[in-house]
Order: sequence, then structure tokens, then C-alpha cells
Amino acid sequence: MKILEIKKLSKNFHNKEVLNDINIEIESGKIYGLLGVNASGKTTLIGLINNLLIPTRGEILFNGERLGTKSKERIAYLPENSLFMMRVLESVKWHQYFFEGFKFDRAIELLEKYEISLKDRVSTLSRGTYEKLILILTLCRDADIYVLDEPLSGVDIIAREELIDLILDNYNPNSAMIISTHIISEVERLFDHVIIINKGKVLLDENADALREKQDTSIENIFKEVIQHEEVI
Ligand SMILES: Nc1ncnc2c1ncn2[C@@H]1O[C@H](COP(=O)(O)OP(=O)(O)OP(=O)(O)O)[C@@H](O)[C@H]1O
Repeated sequence: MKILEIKKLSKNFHNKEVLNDINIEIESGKIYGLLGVNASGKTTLIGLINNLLIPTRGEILFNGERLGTKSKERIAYLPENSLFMMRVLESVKWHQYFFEGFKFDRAIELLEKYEISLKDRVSTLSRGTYEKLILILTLCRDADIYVLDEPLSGVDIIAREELIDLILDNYNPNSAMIISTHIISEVERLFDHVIIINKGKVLLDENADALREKQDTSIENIFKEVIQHEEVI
């Protein structure tokens, strides 16, 4: 089922065009890989999906309606630095207070499993521990869309596999998930669908299995080929 429609979306910062005529449909029950090199516009697109930025042109519809209170409740996303003033336990309680259906006990259980102290200040956590916290808090929400912006960029290679399993184990199959990343090789087994953006444009928007079969190679290699081809042109 179609849950999010991104229609003719463009975003300029001052006179610089960062996103240019983006058209994407997101369906429930699928995990989307949003792939792009540095500065391709991934975080800007995520900011727009979460109504934190205003489009220059075009629109985004959640369940056929403009973004607003409903989309805020049902799209789970934690912007960077939003918890910095809190201790870990406070950040969990804050989620319980603000988000209906938040799985408080599950969050505490996962924090204990990953040895994240409830007493620590969020601002003092290492980069990787902070990313684990963000992931746990986001996945424990009851939502229709989960948005993870570079969820593994600060996590060591040993913890990455664990966190990929954490995502798979806690993924609600009735929801959609959008994962932006440039660490493709380790994460790509999660993807049902792949969207590649470059210089603010969508270069590819396809089913992941169909792509793998058609091209007989990994999503990482397909990504490299698509970007290199674009650079040559
Ligand atoms: N608030 C802003 N003001 C001006 N330019 C901005 C702003 N936010 C982003 N940009 C520019 O928009 C472009 C896209 O940035 P964005 O953060 O969306 O890319 P990204 O794909 O998430 O990159 P990365 O992988 O490096 O995080 C960059 O050139 C960036 O400098």
C-alpha cells in the first residue's frame, strides 16, 4: 500500500539547488535503501519528509494528506542532537510520554542488552553508542514509516552486524522503513527497494531483488556503476 508520495519535489538553499524534481512513492511492508554519495541530498530529503524543511517546489503526501500532526505521529525519526540535554533514561521516558504505543519495556531491555547505562548523559555517549540509542528509540515507536539517517556510520564493524540484526528483528512488517547510507555492502541485505540519488536527482528507483538478478551483482557494485556512469556523462 502506498503510504508516502513525493511529488515534483525541489529544494533550494539560497540559490543552490539541492533537490531537483524528485518523484518517489514509498509503500508499506518494504525497506528502502536511500543511497547517495556525500552531499547528494539524502539528509535534505529526510528533513523534508519529516516536515522539518519547507519544499521550494512540489509536495509530500502522507496517506494522501499534506504533512502535519498525523505524519509527525506516524513517521518515526529522531533528528541529530535532539536528545543531547537528557540522560538515557529520560530520553526513553520522553518517548513514552510523547509517542503512543512506544514500547518502553522493550527499549529498556534492548538498552541493557547493548550495555547502555540508563544514567549516562546522552551528550557524553560515544558516537557508536549514541547511534545504538537512536536506533533503539526509533524502532520501539509504533509507526507507519521509520526513517534511519546513516544509522551505522559511527558503529564499529563488529557492532554493525548486530545492529543490522536489531533492525531486522524489530522491523514491523506492516510499516515502511527508509535507511539512508553510503555504507552499502553491509546494509544491503536489508533492502527490498533501492533509490539512488545524485546531485539532487533520482538516478535509480527499483526493486532490490530484480536489480540483483538483472545485473547479477551486489547493490554496492550497481551503486558504483550508476554513479560512475553519471560522472562520465
Ligand atoms: N541549511 C543548509 N544551507 C545551505 N546548504 C545546505 C544546507 N543543508 C544542506 N545544504 C547543502 O545541500 C547539499 C546536500 O546536503 P545533504 O546534507 O542533504 O547531503 P547528504 O546526501 O545527506 O550528504 P552526507 O552523506 O555527506 O551526509 C550539500 O551541498 C549541502 O552543503
